[in-house]
Amino acid sequence: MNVLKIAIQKSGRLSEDSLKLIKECGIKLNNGKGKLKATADNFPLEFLFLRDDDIPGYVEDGVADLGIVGENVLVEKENDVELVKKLGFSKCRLSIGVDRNWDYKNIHELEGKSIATSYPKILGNYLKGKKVNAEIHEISGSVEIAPSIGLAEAVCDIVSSGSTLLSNGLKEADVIMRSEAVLIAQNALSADKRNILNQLIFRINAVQEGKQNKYILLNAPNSAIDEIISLLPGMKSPTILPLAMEGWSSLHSVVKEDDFWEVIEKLKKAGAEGILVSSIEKMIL
Ligand SMILES: Nc1ncnc2c1ncn2[C@@H]1O[C@H](COP(=O)(O)OP(=O)(O)OP(=O)(O)O)[C@@H](O)[C@H]1O
Ligand SMILES: O=P(O)(O)OC[C@H]1O[C@H](OP(=O)(O)OP(=O)(O)O)[C@H](O)[C@@H]1O
Ligand SMILES: [Mg+2]
Repeated sequence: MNVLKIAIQKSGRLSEDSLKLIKECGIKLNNGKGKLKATADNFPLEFLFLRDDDIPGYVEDGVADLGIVGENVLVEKENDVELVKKLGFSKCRLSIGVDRNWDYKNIHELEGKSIATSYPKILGNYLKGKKVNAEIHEISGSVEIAPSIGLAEAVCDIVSSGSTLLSNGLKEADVIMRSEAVLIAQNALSADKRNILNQLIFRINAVQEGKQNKYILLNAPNSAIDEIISLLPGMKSPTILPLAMEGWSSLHSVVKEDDFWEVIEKLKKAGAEGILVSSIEKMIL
């Protein structure tokens, strides 16, 4: 029987959420502590735990069929792989950082300057696009220390909260790219493997849709039902059940997480009472 090999970061910023997503997809991992390989009990997946930088290359070569990496690493490595899906976690920016006292206006101020980074290709392409000539100094980690030890005048590195820049006397000056974790696949998957990948994508979609929506139950007088329905389109349309109390109904529906608070206000104004909201584990459209 065919098994898909998926490469996941061994330990770091992607590891925990990658494994959480696998678990939420109902896939149970069998891994002994410290082992760099694991299998799943109930799904044809084998796991390889690797350094994130190696994942796009292994997927291109077919050592792994799938991988989870940051888009920043995927773009930097320039491997020929398929971007299957954005996964919505490990969101960050690849940004220019400069001394916090630098009155930085725009990227042209980097003309003739030196910039330390672990992302020489992304930075090089960006500077080329902006017609800025700067010296790129490639280092593999602790990039934010570079200006304070005289290695470079600016940095280009991952930023999330900004606290690493701040604690090194720097500020975020320009955003070069936005990134999140992505699922990648080898280009030439066999039909059988593609079939397993499609099953995995189906599960990931169900988990992602569930997270993006809330299940909502409310009571309302029948006279308010039409207005409430117009506020709650639901998956097809809301479910309406009569309450034991004459003239009242219970209404069940689904609301987008992003619209949630705004919709609740409008529902209350329209006469809804006893509103209950719960999270959705999986949602299949
Ligand atoms: N502070 C952060 N917040 C959110 N996402 C981040 C953050 N830092 C990094 N990431 C994302 O997670 C990925 C992995 O980051 P991490 O710092 O674990 O990499 P690493 O140190 O290169 O790990 P490895 O040892 O596997 O090479 C990055 O490529 C980026 O996409
Ligand atoms: O803006 P912040 O929230 O401070 O996050 C940014 C930092 O996070 C990452 O490093 P990480 O902490 O993962 O350590 P690493 O450099 O050892 O990978 C990244 O390389 C930045 O240094
Ligand atoms: Mg790495």
